[in-house]
Amino acid sequence: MEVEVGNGGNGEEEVPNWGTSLPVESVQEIVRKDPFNVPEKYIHDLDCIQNDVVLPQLSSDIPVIDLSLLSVGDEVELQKLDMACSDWGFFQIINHGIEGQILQEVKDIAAKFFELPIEEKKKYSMASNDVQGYGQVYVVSEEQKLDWADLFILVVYPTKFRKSIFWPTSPPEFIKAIEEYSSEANRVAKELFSSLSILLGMEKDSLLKLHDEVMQAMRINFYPTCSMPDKVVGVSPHSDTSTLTVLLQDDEVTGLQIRHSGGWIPVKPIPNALVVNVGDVIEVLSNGKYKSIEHRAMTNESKVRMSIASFICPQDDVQIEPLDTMVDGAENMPRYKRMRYGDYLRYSLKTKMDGKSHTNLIKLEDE
Ligand SMILES: O=C(O)CCC(=O)C(=O)O
Ligand SMILES: [Fe+2]
Repeated sequence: MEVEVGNGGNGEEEVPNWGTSLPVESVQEIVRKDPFNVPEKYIHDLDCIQNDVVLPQLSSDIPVIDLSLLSVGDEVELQKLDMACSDWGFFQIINHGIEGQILQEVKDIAAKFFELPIEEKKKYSMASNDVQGYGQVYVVSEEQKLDWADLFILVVYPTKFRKSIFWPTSPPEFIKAIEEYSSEANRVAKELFSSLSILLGMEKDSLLKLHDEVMQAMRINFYPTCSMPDKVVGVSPHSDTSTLTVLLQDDEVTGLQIRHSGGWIPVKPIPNALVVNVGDVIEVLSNGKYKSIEHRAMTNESKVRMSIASFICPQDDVQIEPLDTMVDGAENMPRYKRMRYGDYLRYSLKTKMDGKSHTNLIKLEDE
């Protein structure tokens, strides 16, 4: 039975809903029942995946940024960030100051959640009118191809947006681990905001001010093994609707791939590093100088993979548009419209993920 959750899921505040997604079977359950079963709905057109060019030899070219240097205003590192955002839209960060123990605890707790019996996990199932909780997103029709993953999504900040019914009480350390990690991911994102503000020709605190108070959602991706990994996709190609995404990925299993140089480049994990990507909001604010890059996640035959994405976004009522500092006269005309962020986000959540097609909504027509 599907349940609707009204506003005020935590019984206190008015909490917005951001979208809906049709319920789908748990992929983890499909594999548990029969590791060789890959239902038709998950099998993508062969030419869609197999003809893709994968360029593992370029993995080591993905920029690595030292946050401790950025935070003390190191000019060389700042220029590296500029190059990372304009040429790649993706980078890894090291020396971010998050203790290894905090990273390990949040990974362990996420793994423990997915180890729970299906009946336990279903207590946190997404409601029919929201995308928080356990389930899938971007499923808008019965016919569409599905991703080989199960998800668990929580809005973490502002805290008044938390819907307590989706915050598991089991395992017991869940809430503490999520809170500790999320507040650190929030700090890291805000430090990056300062450097990006400067690169975008503004005062250090401008990007943060523009966000009002950042909204932060956490998406735990669980990718079960698949007996036909070259026929399924863990997460379909997409760009993130966020300002920035901070991704904590598995230290050993490679799955994330980014679009670059005409192919897909695997993002090889650097233990304890974080992957950061430019979201659609930065693309709009920078008038296209920095691009939100398409990425996808692939699965494999023998190893489960998990990743934890923290989406750092503006509040619903923030208007996004190219910054004055990024638009000048005839040479650099605005390439994007002005739009309420909440409308942009809801539109993208209503559409099946298909690369960057959702960004057409905010692009000016002659682009
Ligand atoms: O699992 C990954 O590495 C990527 C996940 C992702 O792109 C997302 O959650 O938006
Ligand atoms: Fe993503």
